Amino acid sequence: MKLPTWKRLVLKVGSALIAPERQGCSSRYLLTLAQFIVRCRAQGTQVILVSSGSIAAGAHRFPEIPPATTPSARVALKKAMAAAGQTEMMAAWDKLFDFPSAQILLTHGDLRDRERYESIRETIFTLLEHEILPIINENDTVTTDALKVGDNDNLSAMVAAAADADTLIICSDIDGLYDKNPHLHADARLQPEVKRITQAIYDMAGGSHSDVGTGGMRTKIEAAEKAVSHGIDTYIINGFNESAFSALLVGGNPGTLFHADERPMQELQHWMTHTASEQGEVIVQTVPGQTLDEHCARLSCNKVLEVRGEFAAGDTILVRSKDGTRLAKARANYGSSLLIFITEHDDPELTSNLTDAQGSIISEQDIALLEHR
Ligand SMILES: Nc1ncnc2c1ncn2[C@@H]1O[C@H](COP(=O)(O)OP(=O)(O)O)[C@@H](O)[C@H]1O
Ligand SMILES: N[C@@H](CCC(=O)OP(=O)(O)O)C(=O)O
Repeated sequence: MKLPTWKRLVLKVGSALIAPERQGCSSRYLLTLAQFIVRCRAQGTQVILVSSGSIAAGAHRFPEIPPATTPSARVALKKAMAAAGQTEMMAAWDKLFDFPSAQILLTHGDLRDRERYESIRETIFTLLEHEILPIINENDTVTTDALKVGDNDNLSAMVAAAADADTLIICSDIDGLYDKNPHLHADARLQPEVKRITQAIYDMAGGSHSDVGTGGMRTKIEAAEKAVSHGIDTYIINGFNESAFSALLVGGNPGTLFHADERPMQELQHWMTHTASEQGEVIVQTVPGQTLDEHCARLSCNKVLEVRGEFAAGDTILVRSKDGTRLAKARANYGSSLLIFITEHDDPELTSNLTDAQGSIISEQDIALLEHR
């Protein structure tokens, strides 16, 4: 077995490893995780830590929730737990390292905005250059349903892509992906390797059985799909198991390895596909015999059948065909009001003048074609 040649690694640690008893942070598993990080750095790998656990770590600061509490009061309480637990968690990590660490709290609202995304990238790169360990979590206290990623598996993949990492390790409470949920099926078999993420792989994955985990295996597959399409090898391993970390350090695979795509997406295309979310949709007329990229690149105003939602020039939009197929995500060169005006007036002269002045609805370099599983 060869020693790993990781240059930049994102390590995602779940809540159960931070606060296993929900009685504040415990060093029980953190010690092994910290040692792993130290060893990776010693062998020249840059490490970024995505640490869940603020809610689990902060829970003990709050009295029992009365049964009659409303859903919105429960959400408010969780946010307060996250605020209290985050500092506790950062302090627990900090105690284990003799090098500096830095906290980055993110929401999907930050990651899907191209300007903020680039600013996050710069910050991560600068911290790494200065050998400071970035510790990232979702900013749970400010998120709303519309703004949040919602689970740190997907967040870790978005971070790995933003940081141009080559490896993502997701530490779970189970050895890896099984062909069915092992908590429900005694005959479930561990899948050591996944070369391509297909619907059959998604069909294996179920939800979480614990009250501290978020998303179960499904969000881990989603994360792996995001990561491998950016050329990032992704492991799911058992974070409770010390030997899993020793195996990784000598080039072994103690869990499930999702192999990086051999032809990964370009950075902007990946961001558009997997991180940016669409602000609206245009339904377009497809031309038989034209390939998708030819079609999207030459998308002129007279091909638009319908405009849905409100978006401005520069926003990400979804391009769909009349039969509902998701063709592409793209950066719009026109805002929705102007597009609606054009489609409603069906004036060929106006359309051609606008296309001459402003170009096609989307530019060739700003299109991410969507694959269909
Ligand atoms: N096919 C599967 N293989 C492995 N675990 C699965 C599968 N389907 C569902 N699960 C569940 O996913 C859990 C892991 O995810 P989760 O509970 O979110 O914890 P964490 O994020 O801490 O890893 C497993 O303990 C198991 O209950
Ligand atoms: N941001 C949340 C964790 C969300 C989450 O995905 O949790 P987990 O499934 O334990 O990785 C927190 O810090 O409590």
